[in-house]
Amino acid sequence: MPKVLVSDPVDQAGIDILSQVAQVDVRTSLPLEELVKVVPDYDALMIRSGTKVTAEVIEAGRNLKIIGRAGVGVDNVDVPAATRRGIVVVNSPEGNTIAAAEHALAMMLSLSRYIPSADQSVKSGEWNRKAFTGVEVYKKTLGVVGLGKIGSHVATVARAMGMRLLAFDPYISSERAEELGCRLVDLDLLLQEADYITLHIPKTPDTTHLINAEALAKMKPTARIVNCARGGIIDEAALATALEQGVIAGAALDVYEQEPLAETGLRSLGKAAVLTPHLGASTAEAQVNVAIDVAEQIRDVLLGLPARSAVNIPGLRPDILERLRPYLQLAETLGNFVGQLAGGRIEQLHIRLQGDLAEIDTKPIVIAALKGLLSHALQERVNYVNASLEAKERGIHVIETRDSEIKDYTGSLYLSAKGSLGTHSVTGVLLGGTEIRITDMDNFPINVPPTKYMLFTLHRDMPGIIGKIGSLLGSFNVNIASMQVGRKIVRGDAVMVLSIDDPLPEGILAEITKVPGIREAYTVAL
Ligand SMILES: NC(=O)c1ccc[n+]([C@@H]2O[C@H](COP(=O)([O-])OP(=O)(O)OC[C@H]3O[C@@H](n4cnc5c(N)ncnc54)[C@H](O)[C@@H]3O)[C@@H](O)[C@H]2O)c1
Ligand SMILES: O=C(O)[C@H](O)COP(=O)(O)O
Repeated sequence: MPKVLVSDPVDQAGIDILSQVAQVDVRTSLPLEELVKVVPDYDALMIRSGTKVTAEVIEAGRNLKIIGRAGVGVDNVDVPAATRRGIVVVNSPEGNTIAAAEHALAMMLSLSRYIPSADQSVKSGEWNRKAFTGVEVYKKTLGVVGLGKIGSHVATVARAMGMRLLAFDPYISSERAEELGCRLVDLDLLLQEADYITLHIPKTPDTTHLINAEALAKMKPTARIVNCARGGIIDEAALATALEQGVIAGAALDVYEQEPLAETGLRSLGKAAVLTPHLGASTAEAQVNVAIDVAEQIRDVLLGLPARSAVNIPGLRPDILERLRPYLQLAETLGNFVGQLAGGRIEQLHIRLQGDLAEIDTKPIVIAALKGLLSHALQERVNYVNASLEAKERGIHVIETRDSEIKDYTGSLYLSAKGSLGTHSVTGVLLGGTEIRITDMDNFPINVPPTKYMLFTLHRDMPGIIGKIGSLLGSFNVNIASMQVGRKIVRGDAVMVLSIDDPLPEGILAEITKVPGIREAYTVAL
């Protein structure tokens, strides 16, 4: 009988499902070294946000086949390490949506009426009605940052409470925002106009410290902010200072840069701050939902069946998957790449299978390309099962074509995306059947392997330009790992591709575009 380790508190409903097919051991709050010691015995691990499934744990879990996260965020799991080991990682993308949305709304009302501080005051023997005069949310403006599942529900309820709604989400169409009664605006306008701001976005390099001192300074002195998404989206030190100095009026936090919350200035902010210990998903209903959702997937994978919300592998038949794996990787990488070049709001994706590749099944390739295209916006939420649906809901028009006549290399994949930054294209091949090479970008021939951080310029092919970019990057302490230029004609238009060791520091892209001869500059992070 397979063995499942449940290392965080999950609802009994999930344990009952697992017990039908496996021996289930519930051992919560295990220190890391203990977890590393016991994990080799287990075929599956079921967790919430408490257990940190590091590369060390994954390495030790030599029998692990699946890691099930009873919740949404898999940021406590080293997913690339699991993928490399062939371990399926599954989550429950929707089981706690309502719980998290209701918690954000409760936090907004708690902030407005000082409920936690008033409660404390009464319990300590006081009867102080004057200190806790609040404000109403009715007819106030709520700025929703991230109009996905949780943000949409918050918007729907807030609208029913008579609030005016603004939303910032670069990956959502204005039609979808209008359906929810929201005016889609840019972040600056939202910061300036909102009385309340609620964050419902994933934590990514783009959203880390999105709310920093500069953003806080743009907000009204009466504004209040709620973060029930992920710690680190708000710069906590800047927030504590802003609250102390009256830059804004209040903040309610459920998530923190470090959890459990360390001794920080946040704990001594009085009634201007409402703090909860990551309780967004902690309702009876959500815990039953996520436990059942994830336990069923663990059971299915242990029985050799596919999982419906796999974060890291396609929901395709294992034999097909094995055969197509390198092509799926190629399509996903190119999708991610071209999606970033074309900007957030993608309207159209054209996928062309060329040469020998034209003979393989298009469907999984299209799904993989869409998964890559949406991964910047949706992170672990998008998988091979929901990529097509997510693309459809975002109004992305997909065109699939094949051309067996195009014979550059034996087979190649061409993707072209039309988005808010214009139309961009990329072509890639598999060298030796496994190694990805980008062979064309925006119709300029190149030959580069994709790397984690890349910088591209479209420029005039003229002497000195490469040196200028090199010096500029050097002056910002950016190390160049490799560099290549592609051009169609001498002294005409050209493209430069640089692999860099770290993400580009803020502001440098604007400096690059000021260099004479540079027309456009883009970064891609894979
Ligand atoms: N506190 C909790 O216990 C709790 C519970 C559940 C979920 N969460 C967190 O809540 C967040 C939202 O979850 P969800 O299920 O609604 O996710 P979702 O994927 O449905 O929605 C996220 C939205 O954010 C948008 N987005 C991505 N990058 C953005 C950016 N840079 N700026 C603006 N918008 C951006 C996406 O387009 C998407 O519409 C996640 O971080 C999740 O981990 C927390
Ligand atoms: O990502 C999630 O689902 C939430 O952050 C909830 O985390 P939890 O399961 O630890 O409550």
